[in-house]
Amino acid sequence: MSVCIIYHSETGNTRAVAEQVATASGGDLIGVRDLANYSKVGMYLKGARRAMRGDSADIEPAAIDVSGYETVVVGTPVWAGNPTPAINAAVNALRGIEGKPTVVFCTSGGSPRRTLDTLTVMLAKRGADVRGAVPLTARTAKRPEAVKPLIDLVRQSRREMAAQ
Ligand SMILES: Cc1cc2nc3c(=O)[nH]c(=O)nc-3n(C[C@H](O)[C@H](O)[C@H](O)COP(=O)(O)O)c2cc1C
Repeated sequence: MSVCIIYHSETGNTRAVAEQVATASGGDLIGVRDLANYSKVGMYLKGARRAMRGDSADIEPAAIDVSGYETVVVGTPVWAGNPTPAINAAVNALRGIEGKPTVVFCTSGGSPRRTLDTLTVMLAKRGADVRGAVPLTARTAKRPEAVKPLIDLVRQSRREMAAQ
């Protein structure tokens, strides 16, 4: 039983954080791909509008089974103050998330606004037991000292599970 880190990343920042969590926890990485394959301009013109509406994208993988994991981590870029359509779809695609300890994070240009609250509520509606949320930025995504609070939350969640 281990950690599953689910993330969406178009320009590498969220992936950089996810990879650090995977290295620290020995967890499995699941990168979610938005099949819209946005151009740079398209991301702002179409993607941001879809994120504001809370839309779900067509994604690969189409189903994400986390039933074999003890802790789940979900990471999203911030698009127009919201989780991305790919992460909205990933939350819908989860199988076996009910009651699972979950930690969320985002990377932003500096204004995450309500992204982590929105993601937490979406996961809670799917039955996840969300234990904490860590906002990061594009600037800090590759800095170990900035990612440490997130890694600590994952470790704490696993310790609590082991003690039960
Ligand atoms: C379409 C779009 C919308 C964005 N909206 C915001 C925003 O509302 N607030 C913010 O601080 N950063 C915003 N950003 C910056 C990204 O959140 C930031 O660069 C993030 O780290 C990108 O993650 P990635 O490299 O994993 O794709 C936006 C970027 C894009 C492409």
